[in-house]
Amino acid sequence: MTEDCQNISKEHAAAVARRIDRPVVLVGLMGVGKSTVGSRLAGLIGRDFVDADQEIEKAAQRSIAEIFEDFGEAYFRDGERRVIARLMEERRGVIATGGGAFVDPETRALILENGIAVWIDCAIDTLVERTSRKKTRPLLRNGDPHEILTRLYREREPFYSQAPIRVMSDEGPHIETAMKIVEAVDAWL
Ligand SMILES: Nc1ncnc2c1ncn2[C@@H]1O[C@H](COP(=O)(O)OP(=O)(O)O)[C@@H](O)[C@H]1O
Ligand SMILES: O=C(O)C1=C[C@@H](OP(=O)(O)O)[C@@H](O)[C@H](O)C1
Ligand SMILES: [Mg+2]
Repeated sequence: MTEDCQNISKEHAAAVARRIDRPVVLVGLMGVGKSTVGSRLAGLIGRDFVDADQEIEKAAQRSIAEIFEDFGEAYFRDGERRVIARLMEERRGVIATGGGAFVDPETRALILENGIAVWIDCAIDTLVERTSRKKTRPLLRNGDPHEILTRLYREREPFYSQAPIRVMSDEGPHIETAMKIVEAVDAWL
């Protein structure tokens, strides 16, 4: 009997997965769900999952907040560029980037050329609520999160919109967004 994962069967997800020949790379603002939806997505398509921010933290032996505090944002962005280049080179299954990564021209070009870029998009109010749960994001520490996220959305939308796939991640469980990504990738391939 087919075990359904809500509206996607395991067979369907597996069939889509067989056609995915490049890393699926999740981009979008802080709080859209790149890290948490990314791991569900990897489970759904039977690929490994890696979070670029965690890899940066491992390499630096420091949290993202500490890297920003001790060395500044430019240093973090250098590390981020190198780490994502390595993850792309390793052809990892599903890669969650940090929200600023796709703004970098080198990183963006690399992802667009060698990966399947998926922009996860979401209403600002939802992002404000989600990002308030953890105080780990240095860019949201100094100022009003709603204003900061609104500004970042305006600044970064021209870059995120270069991803060939856009999926909304509003209300509903993580797995629902993960399934929407499988469907969108299936339609795009
Ligand atoms: N589709 C979703 N439904 C419900 N909660 C979500 C969803 N996506 C993300 N969240 C929650 O929002 C917060 C931020 O998610 P996270 O994956 O860390 O986002 P990102 O990596 O894009 O910054 C987490 O608490 C996560 O559980
Ligand atoms: O948007 C950004 O510039 C950042 C997003 C964060 O990742 P998430 O998008 O996973 O929160 C993290 O990389 C860092 O705090 C900077
Ligand atoms: Mg994340």
